[in-house]
Amino acid sequence: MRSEALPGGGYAGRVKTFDDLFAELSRKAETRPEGSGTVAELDSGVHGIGKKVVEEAAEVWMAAEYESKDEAAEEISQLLYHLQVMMIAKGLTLEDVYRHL
Ligand SMILES: N=c1c2ncn([C@@H]3O[C@H](COP(=O)(O)OP(=O)(O)OP(=O)(O)O)[C@@H](O)[C@H]3O)c2ncn1[C@@H]1O[C@H](COP(=O)(O)O)[C@@H](O)[C@H]1O
Repeated sequence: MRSEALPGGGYAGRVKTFDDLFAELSRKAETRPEGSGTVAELDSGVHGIGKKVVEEAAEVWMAAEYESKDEAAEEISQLLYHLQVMMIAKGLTLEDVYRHL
């Protein structure tokens, strides 16, 4: 979820949304392009992905306690990424999750 932040707030170009990222990661899982971190993480299995989720969740907590809002936002974006990788590994769709919200 990277896009260029502008000085007065806002972003250059269209911001990638949660749904955009999920579509991108789903394509990567299907086409398995070389050098994709997502493919490597999927290959580590639910156990490996679970460790990344827990690690990133702790980083979110620490950033929220001790770092800037922007650093906390970055850690949150990384946690969302790893959660999406877990969803794909488990064959879950966005709708499967959204219906619990
Ligand atoms: N949004 C993300 C994203 N967020 C987090 N991460 C990965 O999650 C890890 C978190 O970074 P940290 O610095 O916290 O962890 P680290 O301990 O330094 O990293 P590791 O040594 O564990 O790899 C890194 O490995 C990042 O590469 C992400 N990897 C990919 N994306 C996006 O996913 C899409 C597909 O990426 P690829 O599959 O790599 O092409 C692209 O749009 C990317 O921008």
